[in-house]
Amino acid sequence: MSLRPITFVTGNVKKLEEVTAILGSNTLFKVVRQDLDLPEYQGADPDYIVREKCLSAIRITNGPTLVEDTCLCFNALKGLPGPYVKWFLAKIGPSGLANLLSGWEDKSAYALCLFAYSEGIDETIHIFRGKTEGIIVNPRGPQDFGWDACFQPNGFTLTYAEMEKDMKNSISHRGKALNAMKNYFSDIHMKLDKKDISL
Ligand SMILES: O=c1nc[nH]c2c1ncn2[C@H]1C[C@H](O)[C@@H](COP(=O)(O)OP(=O)(O)OP(=O)(O)O)O1
Ligand SMILES: [Mg+2]
Repeated sequence: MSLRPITFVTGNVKKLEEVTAILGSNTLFKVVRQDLDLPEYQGADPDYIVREKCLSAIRITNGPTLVEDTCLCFNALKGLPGPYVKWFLAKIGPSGLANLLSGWEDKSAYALCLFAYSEGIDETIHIFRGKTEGIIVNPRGPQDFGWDACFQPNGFTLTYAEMEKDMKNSISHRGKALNAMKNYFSDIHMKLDKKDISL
């Protein structure tokens, strides 16, 4: 069965590295990247943001399209910075993010990842979610990917940045969301196999 390519639209090379590593050589679909800076939609609802992101990507790709949006939410701040973490990070970096919680005892946080996939304009948008809980710490480890250095997932003494990549991917918000997506595609393939037709 030949694999239909899905265009993953992202301006973030590090995301792409993880998506490629997590999906590995799966036989369900092939992801190709389009490097585009999509608009950063605003609002408290991550579903709304990723849907809008998907719609604006599809207008450009005109075919099966995947986008992803990631939030980092602090419980003490009622979920902020959430989808705005990109701008916080750009201005104050991982150490600034940790400092935001200096006045709070509650350092708990969660990383939330939403992928949105659609076959094309006017087709259903499917959303796949992954969430990993943890705490915000003073940065430890390489600072080459976003806020990895200040997020320590629950059950670990290492930050995302200090972990081996495989370890992060096996427990991360992104890994969980992509597992949900793999399950969706493997269900579709099973149904298609039964009907003896191929994509
Ligand atoms: O696993 C991660 N570990 C650490 N940092 C991360 C992770 N995943 C996203 N990030 C950063 C990138 C950006 O500063 C913000 C999310 O914003 P977000 O709009 O989803 O990403 P982006 O603009 O870099 O790429 P895109 O073109 O796919 O929208 O958190
Ligand atoms: Mg973005």
